[in-house]
Amino acid sequence: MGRARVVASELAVGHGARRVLDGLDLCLRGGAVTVLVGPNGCGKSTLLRTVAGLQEPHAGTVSIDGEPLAGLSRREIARRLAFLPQSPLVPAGVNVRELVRHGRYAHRGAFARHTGEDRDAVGWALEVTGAEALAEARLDELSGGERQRAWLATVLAQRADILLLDEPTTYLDLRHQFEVLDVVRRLAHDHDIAVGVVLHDLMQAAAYGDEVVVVADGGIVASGSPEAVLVPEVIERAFGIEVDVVRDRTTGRLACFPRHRPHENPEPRS
Ligand SMILES: Nc1ncnc2c1ncn2[C@@H]1O[C@H](COP(=O)(O)OP(=O)(O)OP(=O)(O)O)[C@@H](O)[C@H]1O
Repeated sequence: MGRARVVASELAVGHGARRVLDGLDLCLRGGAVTVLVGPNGCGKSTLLRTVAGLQEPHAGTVSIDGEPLAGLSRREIARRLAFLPQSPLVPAGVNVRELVRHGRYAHRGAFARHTGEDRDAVGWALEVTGAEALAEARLDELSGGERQRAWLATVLAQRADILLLDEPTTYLDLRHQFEVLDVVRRLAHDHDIAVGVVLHDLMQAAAYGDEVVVVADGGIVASGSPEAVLVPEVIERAFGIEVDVVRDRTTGRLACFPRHRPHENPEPRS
């Protein structure tokens, strides 16, 4: 794994006076996919938004390449770090190409025209996300999955070398989930990009994460390689459910199954 790109130290995050996570140390490395998992409401999005500079930490620091986030302008952050939120607001009347072009704003002056580099970045982002055919379609007329790919293209067009993605596979069918995660992993591994991504599917976390961070109970309960972290004790502690974790003999992939399967113990019929 590459050098530390994003470092959070003793970080506390929350909303208003409410502290959601406390005492966090987190490191996102270049060339690696770090997957954040954890139960609903544990604070993954709040953490990502804070690391992206969109909300102030309650305590602690975040730095990018050794520079404190607090000292960087929004444009400087956007040149280095791209963030895909969980539910981006859909602008009315905008088509996909216009949206993806917007991803280039950090690289242009306020009134500057699009350069060849902008056009290349937009074309590339549409292509790798499989959104080329959607380019002229209006965003508010797309399906959830098509829209999600358009947003992902917008984030990739930013050509930042730190990517923070909050549940990027939401709304996507199985094929597109894997395609998107393949793109994200390839970008990390081949282009030394640091990726922090929130996923709910633990099998995908195991398959795509170089590192997995489990968030629960107000902090990080485990972090490390998928094999080290995705073990029954950790999953049970974080999610409150008993599971078996097995490794597929052919592919070597980890899979996780709930131990309690209600359909196996049906109520006796009267
Ligand atoms: N804008 C907000 N104002 C106040 N509280 C918020 C706000 N956004 C989230 N919260 C609260 O902060 C806590 C953490 O929310 P967050 O969205 O970070 O969790 P999450 O781990 O991303 O959840 P999920 O897996 O359901 O997306 C929750 O209790 C939530 O209700």
